[in-house]
Amino acid sequence: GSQHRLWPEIEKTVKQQVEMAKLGVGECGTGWQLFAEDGEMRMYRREEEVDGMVVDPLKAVHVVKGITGHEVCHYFFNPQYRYDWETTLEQMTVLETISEDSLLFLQTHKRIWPASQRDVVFWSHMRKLPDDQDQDGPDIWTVVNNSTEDSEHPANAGKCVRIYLTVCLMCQTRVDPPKDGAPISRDNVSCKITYCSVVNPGGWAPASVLRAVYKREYPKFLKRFTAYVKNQTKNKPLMF
Ligand SMILES: Cc1cccc(-c2n[nH]cc2-c2ccc(F)c(-c3ccc(S(=O)(=O)CCO)cc3)c2)n1
Repeated sequence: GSQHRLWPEIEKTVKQQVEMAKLGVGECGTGWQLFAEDGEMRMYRREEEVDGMVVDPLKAVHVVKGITGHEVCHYFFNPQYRYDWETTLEQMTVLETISEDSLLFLQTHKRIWPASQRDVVFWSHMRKLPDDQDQDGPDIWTVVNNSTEDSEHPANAGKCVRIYLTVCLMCQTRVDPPKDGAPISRDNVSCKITYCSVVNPGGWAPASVLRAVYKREYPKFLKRFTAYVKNQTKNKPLMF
């Protein structure tokens, strides 16, 4: 809850990340380049290096019919579903339950040849926020994942290179009520998903290899994850 040592950082980071996610790719200046398109999905990246390491910020926007922002965040946040959709996940541990909407994770992911295997420690927070651009519309739902230290799991103590990431999944639900006053069904809802991520690979990894992995893995991840949510929710009542 709000007394936890991480709470001030969670509050600050969530607000900051949601504001960044709301910025369109045109508005936040030049530099965003479209690198993948598939139907409604658009993926943009900025080529940035820190100490010679590729940290390319990524922003993906996708519109998916038949699901809500609460449902997208529910399946993204809750650990019990993660092995179903996160194909590169090798090991996931919930290190701490900070509160019912905040968890501390340790994850190791499959190795990307020729680089070393990576692991990551991050807090994950799910939050509903009023949509200030659409007062009487549905709320925004978001999940923010942000790397943090954990004294029990120091970086680079084992075989894995520790990576550092900040991820924001922001979801805006759209409801188009049926003309005839019938109850809202999945045919009347869609969700605009904005996925932002900045990943510092932690140790050396060839820029060309990392950029090729990102180009392949991000579109695959977002398509697979959204298809998973559609499939999990298709016969369940709507979650707003
Ligand atoms: C989707 C994607 C993009 C870029 C690289 C890869 C990938 N391929 N092989 C290994 C990885 C890998 C290595 C380390 C990581 F921390 C994550 C990682 C990715 C996403 C997230 S998350 O926070 O978006 C979802 C929770 O798993 C966390 C860790 C993924 N996967």
